[in-house]
Amino acid sequence: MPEIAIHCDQIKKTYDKGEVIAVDNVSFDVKRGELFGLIGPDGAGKTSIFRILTTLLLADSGDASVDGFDVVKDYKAIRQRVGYMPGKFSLYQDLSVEENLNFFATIFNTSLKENYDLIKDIYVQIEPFKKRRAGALSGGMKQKLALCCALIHKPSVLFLDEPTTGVDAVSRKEFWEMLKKLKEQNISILVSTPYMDEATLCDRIALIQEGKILSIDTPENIVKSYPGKLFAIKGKSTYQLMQGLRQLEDVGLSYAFGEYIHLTFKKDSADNETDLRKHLQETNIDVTEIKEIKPTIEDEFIRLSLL
Ligand SMILES: Nc1ncnc2c1ncn2[C@@H]1O[C@H](COP(=O)(O)OP(=O)(O)OP(=O)(O)O)[C@@H](O)[C@H]1O
Repeated sequence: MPEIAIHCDQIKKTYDKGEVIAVDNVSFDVKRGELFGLIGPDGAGKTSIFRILTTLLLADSGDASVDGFDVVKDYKAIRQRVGYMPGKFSLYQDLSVEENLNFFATIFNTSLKENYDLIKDIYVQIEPFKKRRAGALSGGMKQKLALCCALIHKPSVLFLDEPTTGVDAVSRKEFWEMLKKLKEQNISILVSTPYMDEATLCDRIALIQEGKILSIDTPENIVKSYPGKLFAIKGKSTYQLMQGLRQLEDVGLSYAFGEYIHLTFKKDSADNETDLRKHLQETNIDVTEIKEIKPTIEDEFIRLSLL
């Protein structure tokens, strides 16, 4: 099998007669056995990319291949070798757990028994509910069943579109542990998520916004590429604090981040923090905390999207 599992070269997709640019000349490669994340907010173009790569949607332009097979010319070969877990509606809600699995197995001319080894770690967790309708399962259980269905024919490449959206924190954690195990079996995985904390669990990630890739690298390198110092500031009134900070000439970026405001300076200096405290005191703004912090992937995402 080729060393590159997924190849995407200048893919463009528009809707509404070209008015909506959903995917804007996107290029990236996923290596064999890699866990690659597409990280971006709703509407960034993630689902369109998944649908193009799984041969369910035609791109306007560009080339893409999966396991060396062209997404247009070789669509049949691709459908045989990929597993796809779409964001919504991948299960038949009126069929039981067992029936869903048997259905997906039959489509691919296989059986639950034949590929039991690959899914057993995941399946044993839902097996006690095998007679229950999929529609009556919890979010985490549905997600596990959908993953089993996507794996039932032993795919070499797995596409998971926002698999953890709407799933509780414990199930999310378990899910990522399952992905690590699948990776060990040399399955290449493209996963999308709007959750920045999940990005750190991937081997490499592409940050995507409005159809464009902002950056591709390992999560560590993405964080390292954040230039300069970053401060987190908390005050009694975030609104008042933001207003005050925006009056400061040397401030580079400032944005709300949870209960803090994250802030950079146009020029870093040893006096940044002292000057900032002085300014806030002079303007009578109540500050409870100022600290220098390490940037996260989300900080780098915000920085790149504001460039
Ligand atoms: N069939 C369609 N017709 C018109 N516009 C569409 C269609 N499908 C998607 N879009 C638009 O294309 C853009 C990208 O959508 P896409 O679903 O690919 O992004 P996404 O990152 O997966 O977001 P979401 O998680 O909301 O699905 C959005 O602006 C969306 O509204």
